Amino acid sequence: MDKIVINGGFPLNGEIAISGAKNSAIKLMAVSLLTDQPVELPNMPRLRDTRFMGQLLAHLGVEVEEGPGPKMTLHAKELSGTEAPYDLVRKMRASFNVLGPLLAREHKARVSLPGGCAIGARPVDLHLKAFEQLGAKIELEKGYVVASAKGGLKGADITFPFISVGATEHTILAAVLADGETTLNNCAREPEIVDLVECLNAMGAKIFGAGRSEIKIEGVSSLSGVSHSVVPDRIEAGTYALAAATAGGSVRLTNIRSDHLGSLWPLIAQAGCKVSLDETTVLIERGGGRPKAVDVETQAYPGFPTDLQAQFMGLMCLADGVSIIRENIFENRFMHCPELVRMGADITVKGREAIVRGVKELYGAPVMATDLRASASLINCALAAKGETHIGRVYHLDRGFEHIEIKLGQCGARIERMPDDE
Ligand SMILES: CC(=O)N[C@H]1[C@@H](OP(=O)(O)OP(=O)(O)OC[C@H]2O[C@@H](n3ccc(=O)[nH]c3=O)[C@H](O)[C@@H]2O)O[C@H](CO)[C@@H](O)[C@@H]1O
Ligand SMILES: C=C(OP(=O)(O)O)C(=O)O
Repeated sequence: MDKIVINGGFPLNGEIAISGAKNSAIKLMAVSLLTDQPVELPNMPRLRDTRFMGQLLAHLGVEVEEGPGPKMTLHAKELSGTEAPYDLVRKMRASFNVLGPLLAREHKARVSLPGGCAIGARPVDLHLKAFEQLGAKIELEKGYVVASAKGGLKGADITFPFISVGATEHTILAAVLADGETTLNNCAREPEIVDLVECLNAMGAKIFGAGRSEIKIEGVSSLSGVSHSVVPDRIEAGTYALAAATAGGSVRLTNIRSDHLGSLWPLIAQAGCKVSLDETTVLIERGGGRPKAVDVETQAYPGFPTDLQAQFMGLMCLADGVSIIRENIFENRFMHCPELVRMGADITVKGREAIVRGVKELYGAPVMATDLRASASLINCALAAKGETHIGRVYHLDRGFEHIEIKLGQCGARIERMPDDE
């Protein structure tokens, strides 16, 4: 296992190109199960999660070809099976998304219950309820979901009891080939859902309303192949914007969709940074002086994303004042707090809220990455901290950040990956 070693206390200066979004890419890979034609994704991020998804799809009979460059081509001419085993699904939550497409195409599937970041209980009841409403029979058997839909899925009127990104996407992936019309109410509105729908519609699907609360799907009998560019990763962009705000300096991010981070820019500005935006780039500048304390709470899109909560807390650790950070999406997403405290932060967690009393300085320390975005907040704070920080268990980080040492290194970060003898 590797660790990241950062010699911090130096500002960042330079430019970083943002990759395709992990949280879109893995769902777009699952789209390949819905057609016997090739699905080409020209700007795939190379991540542990995309590699795991590739392994699972190959197990199901999909030909997965990487390259040239960042391109990935997936071709599910014929499927060799409909079972997604525990060993391939446990490593990543979104791999559960093969269930819907398998049900849609093969009318049956046996898929292990998913794994993913340990940030809460994360049940999949909404997904399964939606599939039942589409006419599937669902049984739970020794850690597996066994699903069947004799004669195929049927369109239905479905209202999600609360907003779920995964359940919205997964139901779309199943209903697209169902017989008749499906209406989904109380949908998530994340840009990754719009990206998924744009890809499916380019393949001949008839889906209306993505990005809104109500989505209508007119089922089609088949989908064609496609070449579709993955939407830029708003969480990667937000993480590097917050890295510049935390460590200081001046960093330009390119290949972004600035409108996808509408909830973040005003908060970074309130914290005392200059934010200069156009449609596809942002320049973040933070001169001398401490950041200002700002309160934040996580919400479904277009609210402030839970996937940037830990990184925003990293910035607030150095603020002049007290910041209250409220996590509304996941019940256990404060595992970075004790690790940040090792670096000198002053944080008290009370239920869903963290009270962050800003300190003048953080210092380097040995810390442990506990989940993907928590790892990113440790990196950001280590860049600002005086001295050397060793961040263990970086496999979490590799799930979602492409070439992080290279990208930050380009901006002058003193960051190295080393073998860890943990
Ligand atoms: C791979 C991927 O895209 N992951 C993202 C996705 O996760 P994911 O799709 O898992 O997140 P959801 O939006 O589904 O989860 C929101 C909340 O609903 C709960 N829930 C969800 C489904 C269900 O059937 N039952 C249930 O109770 C979850 O435990 C959580 O508390 O959206 C999250 C919220 O923006 C992000 O943090 C994750 O990075
Ligand atoms: C929580 C995340 O991923 P996953 O849903 O795959 O665990 C994330 O991307 O921050």
